[in-house]
Amino acid sequence: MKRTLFRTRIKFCGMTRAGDVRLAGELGVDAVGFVFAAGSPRRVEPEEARAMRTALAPLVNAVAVFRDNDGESVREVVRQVRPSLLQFHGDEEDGFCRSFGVPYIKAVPMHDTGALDVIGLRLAYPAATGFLFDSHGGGSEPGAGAVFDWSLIPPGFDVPFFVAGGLTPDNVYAAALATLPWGVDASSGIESAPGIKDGDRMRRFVEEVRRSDCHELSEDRADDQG
Ligand SMILES: O=C(O)c1ccccc1N[C@@H]1O[C@H](COP(=O)(O)O)[C@@H](O)[C@H]1O
Repeated sequence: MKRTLFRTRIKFCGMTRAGDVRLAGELGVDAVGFVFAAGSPRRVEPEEARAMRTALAPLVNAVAVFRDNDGESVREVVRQVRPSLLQFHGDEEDGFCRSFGVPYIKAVPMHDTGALDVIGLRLAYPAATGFLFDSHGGGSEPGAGAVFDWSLIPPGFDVPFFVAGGLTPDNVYAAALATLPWGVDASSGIESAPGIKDGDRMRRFVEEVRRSDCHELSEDRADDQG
């Protein structure tokens, strides 16, 4: 993809406070995530997410994040929170992910994986609207702030994908230029404590993504992207 007029989407995940949701919208973020995964320090109840949803600015998406939740708990979130996108972070299969009638993205563990099996991934998740490459796996928890080797993402991957895992205001510029993703996703890197977002880090993160969008790639790099 040519870099001309490129706009990297931004998702801020693990919201637990309405004020953080409001600020994300004011900063021009595309989506906020609510985590319903057991064991996460950012986990919220469907009722809490529904209340925070009222702080969402127009055209900002609500994403519901799961990790091996049972079908009934996903349905309850869909009913109460009305997310526009589901994010599955566990061992869920395509049939399960697509069964809720809401578009979904599948998180792909990039910890110690070696080269990515792009064809296998697309065959395994034909209904996914995109993928999210994160540093979890091999005992590493999602949302723990670890970074993976961005060069494992093959250039020219032609399905929308997000890069996640340990992104901060200090490394997101490099991550965006190294991978040219559809979007970037951050949780711990914009926090002062788990679930507590830091306004200054949120603002700096957005500024750095926009700075990368304005960066002109060399002709060679742009051609690599198809
Ligand atoms: O944030 C969590 O606690 C979490 C728990 C279970 C599944 C996903 C979770 N968050 C996702 O983890 C990645 C990376 O987070 P970080 O920036 O490294 O802290 C991100 O996609 C969140 O959506």
